[in-house]
Amino acid sequence: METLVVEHPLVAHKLTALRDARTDSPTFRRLADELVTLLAYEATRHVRVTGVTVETPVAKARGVRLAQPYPLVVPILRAGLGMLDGMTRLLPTAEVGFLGMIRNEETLKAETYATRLPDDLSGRQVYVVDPMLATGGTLAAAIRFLFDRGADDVTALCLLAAPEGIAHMDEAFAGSDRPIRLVTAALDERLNEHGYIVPGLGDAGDRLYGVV
Ligand SMILES: O=P(O)(O)OC[C@H]1O[C@H](OP(=O)(O)OP(=O)(O)O)[C@H](O)[C@@H]1O
Ligand SMILES: O=c1cc[nH]c(=O)[nH]1
Ligand SMILES: [Mg+2]
Repeated sequence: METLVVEHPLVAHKLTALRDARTDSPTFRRLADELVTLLAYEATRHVRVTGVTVETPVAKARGVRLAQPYPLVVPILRAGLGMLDGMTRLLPTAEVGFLGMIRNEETLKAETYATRLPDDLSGRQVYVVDPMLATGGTLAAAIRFLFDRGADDVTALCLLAAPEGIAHMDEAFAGSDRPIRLVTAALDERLNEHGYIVPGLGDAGDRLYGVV
């Protein structure tokens, strides 16, 4: 997996506020939304475009527009929903599919409880959004699901990633000829004994939407 850690003072500033345990849910949601917009700029660097000509008031100009089929954005519920609006703001013509996954907090294995995606993803570029890449079990299962439906190019946007999760992804997709990219605001130190990212930001879903 090709990993890009976005080094930018504004990203670092917003991420620090996001990590702060005193940050309340409304502020956490706003910061997550703002961070996605900044990450999306980098994450869409490979988005497919096609050449077009437009008439300016002065002359013809060569330019590009997004190629069809348009990209598919897939938030991993629940926490990934906190990143959806920021992503579609930048890619308003993208389609949106949904994957509901929850990590069993005893076994740390991901379980899928909802899927609402196009059946055929052949030739589609997909942007998966989920704030946390911890053990990597959730993201690996999500990408396997997308590959099984034919997706041929997947970029994941995560606010935070752990080295263990990146290693898991590299092992799970070793030898895959389909590109997988990760764009993240930070690569943290490690996971703790409960599978939480250290220093991390705690439980992203709970901080966005409250404890359920
Ligand atoms: O890399 P992993 O070890 O698989 O963990 C990461 C997953 O855990 C969190 O979701 P969670 O399972 O808490 O569900 P939620 O979004 O409903 O809170 C997070 O949003 C990721 O989906
Ligand atoms: O640190 C972590 C790990 C998994 N899921 C979270 O929400 N936070
Ligand atoms: Mg959670």
